[in-house]
Amino acid sequence: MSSLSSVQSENLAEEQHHLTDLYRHLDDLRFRTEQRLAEARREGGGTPQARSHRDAVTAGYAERLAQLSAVEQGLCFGRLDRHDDERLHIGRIGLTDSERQLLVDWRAPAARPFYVATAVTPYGVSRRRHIRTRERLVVGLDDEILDPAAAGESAPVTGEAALLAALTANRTGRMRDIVETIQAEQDRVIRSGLGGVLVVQGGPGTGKTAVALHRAAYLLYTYREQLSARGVLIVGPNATFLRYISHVLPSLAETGVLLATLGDLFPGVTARRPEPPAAAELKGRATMVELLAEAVRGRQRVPDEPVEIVVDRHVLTLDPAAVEAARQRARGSGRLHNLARPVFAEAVLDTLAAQIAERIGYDPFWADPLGEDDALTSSNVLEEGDLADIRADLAAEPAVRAVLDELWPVLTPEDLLTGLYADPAAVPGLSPAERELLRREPGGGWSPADVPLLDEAAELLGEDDAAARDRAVRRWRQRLAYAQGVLDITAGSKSYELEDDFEAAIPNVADVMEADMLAERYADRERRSAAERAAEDRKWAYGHVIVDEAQELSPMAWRLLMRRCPSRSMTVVGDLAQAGALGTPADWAEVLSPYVADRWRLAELTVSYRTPAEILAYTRRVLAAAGVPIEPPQPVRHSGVEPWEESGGPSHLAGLVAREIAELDGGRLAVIAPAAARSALAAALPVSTDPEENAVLLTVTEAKGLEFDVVVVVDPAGIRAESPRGANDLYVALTRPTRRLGVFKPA
Ligand SMILES: Nc1ncnc2c1ncn2[C@@H]1O[C@H](COP(=O)(O)OP(=O)(O)OP(=O)(O)O)[C@@H](O)[C@H]1O
Repeated sequence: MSSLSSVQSENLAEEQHHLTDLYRHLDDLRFRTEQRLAEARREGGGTPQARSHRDAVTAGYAERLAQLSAVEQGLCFGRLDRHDDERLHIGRIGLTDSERQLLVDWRAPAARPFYVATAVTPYGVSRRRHIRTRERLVVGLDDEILDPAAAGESAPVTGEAALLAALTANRTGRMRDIVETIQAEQDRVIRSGLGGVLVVQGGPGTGKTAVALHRAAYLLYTYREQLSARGVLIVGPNATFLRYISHVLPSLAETGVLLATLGDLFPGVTARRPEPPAAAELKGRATMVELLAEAVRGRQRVPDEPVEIVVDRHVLTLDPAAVEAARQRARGSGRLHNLARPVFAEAVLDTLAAQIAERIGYDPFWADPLGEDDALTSSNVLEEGDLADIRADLAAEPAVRAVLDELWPVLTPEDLLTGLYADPAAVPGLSPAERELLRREPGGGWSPADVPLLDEAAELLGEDDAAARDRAVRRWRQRLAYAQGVLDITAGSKSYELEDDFEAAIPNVADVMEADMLAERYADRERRSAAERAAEDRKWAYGHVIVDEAQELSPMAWRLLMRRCPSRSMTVVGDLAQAGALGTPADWAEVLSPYVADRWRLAELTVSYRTPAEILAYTRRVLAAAGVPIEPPQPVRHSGVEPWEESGGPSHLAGLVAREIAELDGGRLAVIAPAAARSALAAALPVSTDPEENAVLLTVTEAKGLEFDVVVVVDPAGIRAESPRGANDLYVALTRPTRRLGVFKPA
C-alpha cells in the first residue's frame, strides 16, 4: 500500500515538475508579448501607412496576449504514453522550446488518441493520463492503461473520473469548455472536415452545443488560413443563450468567431420585439418570398386617373397609359426594383419633356415654309441637346420627384415591410386571419422573424450603391487635388535646388493617392477582425456557419443563413424532438434538400451527459403516458435521487421552491412554467425573472439550451396545452436539470 502511494506521489511530483516548466514558458511568452506590445504602442505613426501598420501590429499582440491569459486555467490536462516510449502532454495550446514539443494543442492530430484511443483500438498509446490541476498545482492523476488484454474491463467512457467530476460540478450560469473530457463520438464530430453540411442530431444534454463550439475552435486551428479571412458565424436561439456559451471559445483562446441570434443578422437592426408564435410561423413560411415579391410589385403603381404636375406654371399631364408604358420598360429591364427606378424615371421624364418641348419649341410657321431651304421636317425647333436640358431640369423639380416617388419609390427593406404590415390587405394570397397576424402599426422595432424578411426584401429591392460610389469618387478627386497642390508647392519652391536623385524620390501624385487609399483600406482590414467586419456587412460570406438549436429555424431563416454561406460549409446542430416553433420540419432532409439536395452528412450523439438516469427514465414515462413516445438519450450517470411530484396551491409551491433554494449550495435553480402563469408566479415565488440570477423563473422558450442543478417544472399539463408542440416543450423542460427535478401540479 505504502509503495503504491509512493509511486503516486512520485508521479504527482513528476507532473508538477513538468507543469511548473510549462507555466514558466507561458509566463515567458506573455512577458515577451507584453514587451512587443509596449514597443509597438510607442512607435511613432508619421504616415497613414505607418499608423495603420502600428495599429495592426498592436491589435495582433493584444490578441495574442489575451489568448495567452485565457489558457491560464487548465493549461495542461493530459498525457499520452506511447508504445514507442514517447510522451506527449496535451493542453489548451501548443508550447515548444528550442528542441522539443512541451505541450501539444488538443486540436493537433497527435492529440487525437487522447480522446478516441480505447483498449481495443489504442492508436499506439499504452497509457492515457488525466491530470487534474487547481491553479498551477497538480491535484490528482487518473491513469487508464490501454492494454488490449484488458479490453473487456475498460470504462465505457474515456476519463471517467474527470468526466464525472465535470458533470457533477455546480452549474455557474456559464457553459464550461469540455476540452479535458471530450468523448469519442463527440470527437468525431468536432474533427469532421470543413467542407459540406454536417448535421449533428442528438437528444437533450448530449453535448451538441459543447461540440459545436469545440468544432469551431478545431476548424479555426486546422483551417486558419481559410477561415480567418472569412470568419466563422455561430447562430444561437436567443441573447441569454449566447451569454451562457460566451466564455467557451475565449477559454479555448479563440476570439475570431461571431456569436449572433437570428435577430442580429440584418446589419443596423437588433430584433428583439416579442410576437405571437403564430405570427412568427407565418413570417417564416417559404411562401413569404412570393408575397414579398408581390409587395414590391405593388409599390410600382399606375394611377387610375391622369396626374397633373405643375412645373414653371406649365401644367403637365401624366396619363395612366404613359405610366404603364414606363413601368413595362422598367420591369422589362430585368433590374431589381431600386435599380430599375432610373429606367422608369427616364421614361416618365421623356413623356413630360415632350410636353414641354411641344409648347416652347413649337414653330407656328413650320407648315408654311418660305422656300425649299427653309423647310422644316418637324413642327419643333428644339434639338436633342435642348431636350436633354429639359429632362435634367424636370428631374430636379420637386413636384416631378414627388410623383416619381409615389409611382416607383426607392425603397429600403424597412420601408417595404413597414408598408406591408400597415396594410397587409394590399397583398393577395393571405387569409383574413393571416392578414390580421401580420398587421402592425409602424414603429416599435422588429422581431427576430422579421429579420429574414428584411434580408429577403433587400435581395428583392437591390441596393443602389451608385450614391456611395459617387461619394468615393468625389473624395478621391478632392484628395487628388490636394495632393497635387501640395506637390506643386513643394516642387515649385524647391525645384531649382533639387538634386536629380532627390527629385526622383518625390512620389508622383498617383503614388501618393495609391499609398493613401491603400493605407485606408489596409487600416480598415487589419484593425477589425473578420467577425467584426462581417457583422456590419449584409452580404458577407462566412467561411463556416454553425447553427445551434437548428430545429427552431423557419424556411425563411434558412434562406438567410444559406445566403451568408455560399460555400455551404456548415455545421447544423439540433434535436427535432425538442422543436418548439410551429411549422418545424419533419426531418433534416426537408430543411437541407432545397440547398444541397442529399449532399449532407449526419452524425448522431447518443449519450446524455447532463441529465441523470432517474430524470431521463421519469421523462420517458411521463411522455409515454401522455401518448408521446420519445426515446431520450442514454444517461452517463445516476444521481441516486428520484424526481419528486407535488401538487397544491401557490403557497405550497413557494415553500417547495424555497426548500430547494436552501439546499442549492452554490448551484443554480430554475422554475420552468407556462408563459401564461409567468407574472403570477413571479409575484408568488422567491425567484427572479433576470436570467443572470441564481434562482430564476423561465418559460420553456427561454430555458431552451440552458441547464440548471435543480429544476422545478410547474404545471406540466399547462405547458403541453400552451402550444401544438407542447409535448416537445415539456420534454425540453424536464431535461434541463443536472441533479434534481421537481414537478408541481396546481391543485
Ligand atoms: N464530454 C463532456 N465532458 C464534460 N461535460 C460534457 C461533455 N459533453 C457534454 N458535457 C456537458 O453536458 C451538458 C450538456 O451539454 P450541451 O448543452 O452541449 O448539450 P445539448 O445537446 O446542446 O443539450 P440541449 O439539446 O438540451 O440543448 C453541458 O454542461 C456540457 O458541458
